[in-house]
Amino acid sequence: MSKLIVNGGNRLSGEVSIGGAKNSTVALIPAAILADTPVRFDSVPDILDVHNLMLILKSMNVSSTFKGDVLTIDPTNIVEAPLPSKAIKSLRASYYFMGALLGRFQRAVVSFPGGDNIGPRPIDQHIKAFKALGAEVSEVDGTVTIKTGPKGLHGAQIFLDIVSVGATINTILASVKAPGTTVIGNAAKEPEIIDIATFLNNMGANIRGAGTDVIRIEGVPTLQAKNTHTIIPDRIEAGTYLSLAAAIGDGVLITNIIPEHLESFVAKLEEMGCDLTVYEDSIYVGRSQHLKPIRIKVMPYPGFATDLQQPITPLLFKADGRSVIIDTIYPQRIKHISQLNKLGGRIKSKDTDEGIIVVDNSPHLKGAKVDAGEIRAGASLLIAGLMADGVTEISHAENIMRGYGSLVDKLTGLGADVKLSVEDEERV
Ligand SMILES: CC(=O)N[C@H]1[C@@H](OP(=O)(O)OP(=O)(O)OC[C@H]2O[C@@H](n3ccc(=O)[nH]c3=O)[C@H](O)[C@@H]2O)O[C@H](CO)[C@@H](O)[C@@H]1O
Ligand SMILES: C=C(OP(=O)(O)O)C(=O)O
Repeated sequence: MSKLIVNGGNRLSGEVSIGGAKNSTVALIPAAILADTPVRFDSVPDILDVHNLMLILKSMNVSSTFKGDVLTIDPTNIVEAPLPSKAIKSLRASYYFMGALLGRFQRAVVSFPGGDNIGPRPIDQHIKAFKALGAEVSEVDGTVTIKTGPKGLHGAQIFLDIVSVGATINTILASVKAPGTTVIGNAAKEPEIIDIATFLNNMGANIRGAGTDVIRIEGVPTLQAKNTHTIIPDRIEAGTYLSLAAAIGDGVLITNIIPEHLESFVAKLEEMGCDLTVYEDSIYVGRSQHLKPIRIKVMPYPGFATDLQQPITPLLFKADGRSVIIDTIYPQRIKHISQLNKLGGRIKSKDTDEGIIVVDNSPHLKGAKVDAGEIRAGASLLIAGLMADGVTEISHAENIMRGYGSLVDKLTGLGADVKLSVEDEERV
């Protein structure tokens, strides 16, 4: 277990650069096994999920090296092998090996994925898509077995019942090499989906419409990497630093941002009265004063991201009145609430069916021992700990490290007093 020790109270200033998007990276790595050549990514974040995905690749005789922010993967000697269930369970995105292995070998055996404990996370839409593409799917004791007949997979029309990032990407991975045309209706529109499609198209795939709710895929027989793929910046990491800068900053420039990916988030900060200057690929956050309470409704992209509903909470503590958050995607994403209460945060869950969270002005935060139940709950505790007087000890910090690269260095660079104590070196 890792612990973050935060000595709160310092005002932060300076510049911080955002890394590559976790939710792109964790799909691009499994997607790499579809290639018939080595592949190379840059702007790769140094996060725990990447190291666990590399362990999974190794179990299939796929070599990978990660130096600086460059990750190279050589899938040319890939073999089918049992995947390490501890690593698979350490992250959500291991489900992308279902689609990627199906695309590569026409079959896959993968344990049920792990990832953040944020309420029920079924994969019925992924399975529905695999079946439509011609696969048989069975699940026994948490292991999903996906098989195809002698003809393998074929293109199909799939209409997703729910807008799902994972099901959209998994369908792309499974169908990108399947003969015929696949059409995904009610597809998710997240920028990370465009990033995956760009990577695959640059290797010869034929995917059109990524970023809209209808994606058309013509299967191609081979995928070959010809250049390095640069991963898009992480809009969730960016949003987290925006919230932190608005809450305790005295002038912070956040660089390597695509502001268009953060429109719904920036709009809410502006509605609160935060002092923001949006440039082409960076955002400056001045010292904020007299913040107004807001109402947030979490929605699929381009709506307000569920992954940012917790990181914005500490900033809402500074607003002059009651703010309300409704998380329509994960109504039970409330692991932060009891922990923020320990720090003196006035926040409560009003209805876990509707996902209603109420946040009141909380001017006196005080350090305490808290637990990061999941990645974004942890991010909210970290920001609140930086705002609080005294020392905050955040246990299970490895959940935060799943998605925030060079965290301690970035915060220290802004003037924060934060230390990481790692009690167990194991990756998973
Ligand atoms: C690795 C990754 O990219 N993770 C992101 C991805 O997770 P993930 O891809 O798991 O989330 P989805 O977009 O699939 O989930 C959206 C909603 O659909 C439901 N659902 C999903 C699939 C399915 O087969 N059946 C079903 O009912 C989920 O329970 C949830 O309520 O999108 C989430 C929603 O933006 C983000 O919080 C996660 O950070
Ligand atoms: C929920 C998240 O991640 P994952 O889907 O990887 O668990 C997240 O990044 O906020």
